[in-house]
Amino acid sequence: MRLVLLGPPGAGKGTQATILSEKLGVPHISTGDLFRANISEKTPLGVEAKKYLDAGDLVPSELTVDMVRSRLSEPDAVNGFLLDGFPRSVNQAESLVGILADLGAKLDGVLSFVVDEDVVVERMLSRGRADDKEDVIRNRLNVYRDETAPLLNYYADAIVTVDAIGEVDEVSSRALKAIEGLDK
Ligand SMILES: Nc1ncnc2c1ncn2[C@@H]1O[C@H](COP(=O)(O)OP(=O)(O)O)[C@@H](O)[C@H]1O
Repeated sequence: MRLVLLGPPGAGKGTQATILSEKLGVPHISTGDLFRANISEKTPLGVEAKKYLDAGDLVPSELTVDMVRSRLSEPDAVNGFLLDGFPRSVNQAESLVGILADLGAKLDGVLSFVVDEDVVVERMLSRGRADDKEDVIRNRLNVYRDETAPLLNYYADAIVTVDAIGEVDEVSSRALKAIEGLDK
């Protein structure tokens, strides 16, 4: 199962991806987590990416696309993956087409987590990650609207929506139902 997870920052994609990854037996690949791991290990990529994460801006695509390409080429991703945080723009979606073509793989679908802006701001403020400060959150929401939301159209034919408001396990059973629907 090869899925892209879409949704605004704070929609709970990461939480859901962890659960779905276990149920489906495919790795959860989060570009945010990959960047944060590089930042805490102070790799050259991490040093470069840090300023963008701190500001809530997108890391330049050259860096992001190469990181995703190499992660998707690892053996554990051969039979599937849940891609969380990538693509985040139409350009990145086009890069993903190339990456998957090179790997001889095809997406099975796109899961779109739907949630109000009020709810996501509240969730991010209570999460308290380094980039969960009010002005940075506001910027991430603007970046989402301008760069990422157009993917809802780009992927229109492949999208299934999941209502992401509610308890964690309510949302994950909705997500699993949506994924079952993709098989048919
Ligand atoms: N595909 C991407 N392209 C560029 N930057 C990215 C990408 N994915 C993650 N980032 C960077 O990492 C930050 C955190 O991403 P993420 O952990 O997915 O946040 P959230 O959980 O709020 O959606 C983003 O604000 C951005 O700076």
